Amino acid sequence: MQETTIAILGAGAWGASLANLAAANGHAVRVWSRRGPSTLEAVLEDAQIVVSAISMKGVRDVASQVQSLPLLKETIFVTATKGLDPQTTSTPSQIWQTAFPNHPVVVLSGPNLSEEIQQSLPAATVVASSVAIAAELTQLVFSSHRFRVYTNPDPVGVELGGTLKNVIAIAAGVCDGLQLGTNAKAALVTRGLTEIIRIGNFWGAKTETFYGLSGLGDLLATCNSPLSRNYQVGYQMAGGKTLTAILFNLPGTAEGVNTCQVLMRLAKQQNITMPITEQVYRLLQGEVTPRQALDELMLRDIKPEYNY
Ligand SMILES: NC(=O)c1ccc[n+]([C@@H]2O[C@H](COP(=O)([O-])OP(=O)(O)OC[C@H]3O[C@@H](n4cnc5c(N)ncnc54)[C@H](O)[C@@H]3O)[C@@H](O)[C@H]2O)c1
Ligand SMILES: O=P(O)(O)OC[C@H](O)CO
Repeated sequence: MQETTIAILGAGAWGASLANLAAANGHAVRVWSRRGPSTLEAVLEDAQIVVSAISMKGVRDVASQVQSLPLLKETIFVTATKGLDPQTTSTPSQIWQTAFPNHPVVVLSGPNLSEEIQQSLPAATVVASSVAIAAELTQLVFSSHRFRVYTNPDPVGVELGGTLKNVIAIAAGVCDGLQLGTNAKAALVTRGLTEIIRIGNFWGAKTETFYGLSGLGDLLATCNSPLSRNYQVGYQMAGGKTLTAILFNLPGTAEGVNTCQVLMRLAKQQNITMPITEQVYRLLQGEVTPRQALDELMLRDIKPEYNY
């Protein structure tokens, strides 16, 4: 394909990996970070694609900075952040779409542990948008022999899969940290997926999307890898460390900590049952120990697996 000019916002682990993938495909890539040498204006100049790989806490502010700068009429926004806005419960793509109503927004999400991608190990991901041609262009830009990119027409489902699994990944870290075994982990991940689908459907996401790469795929990657920062939060809490100490030493962002708070608030408001998320929330708040959280989950009222 033709060379595309790409601005990557955020030079953390994921922004750097996405920049490398696009540059390896021969595209002109410029990277902006709040402490980097280039101005936002210079990085955005003539960009056909703007990729946001900023932690959730910075998305709203950066989107509003970009609003005041010149852009091409046809610029596509690609969001790769996996989080929820604490004030509004908006997803990152909703923030970008509200800020840029006349530009297509694409969600990029999948089982993509950046350290593996930096080692050139093979991986797959999903690009989703209500504007099919924008997703297809993004697919072309990032696809390679080591990064297989699928399109999907359910952006909210793709985005929520990547976001909500972070809370279950914290629980999976606790499960492994307490050495609860493979049966427990399988039960946790499967019931976690049920919980994700329950609240995801409330958001308007399609159930099938959660069985794909950006849902189950990312859940499996994150719940099974010590490379996941969210998994590390749970694992180290099971080992007796405090959340503050863990976050202080963690390389990069564990979005699940904030996502869990937002989710719990929404689940309570909407009366949606999310038992695993609730126990992760109580653990992060210091209201229960990892063992107490486990007991609470195991001793819930018995019930059918599904309400058909
Ligand atoms: N690392 C991964 O494996 C991976 C993979 C897929 C998705 N993600 C998601 O991508 C996002 C970024 O993750 P990461 O691993 O690169 O995190 P990181 O902590 O390594 O980098 C975060 C980036 O966001 C920037 N940032 C943070 N707050 C900001 C603010 N207020 N204003 C401007 N910039 C700000 C930081 O400067 C940094 O460039 C997260 O939402 C994460 O869930 C990460
Ligand atoms: O390190 P984590 O827990 O943010 O996970 C990174 C990616 O989301 C995995 O797909």
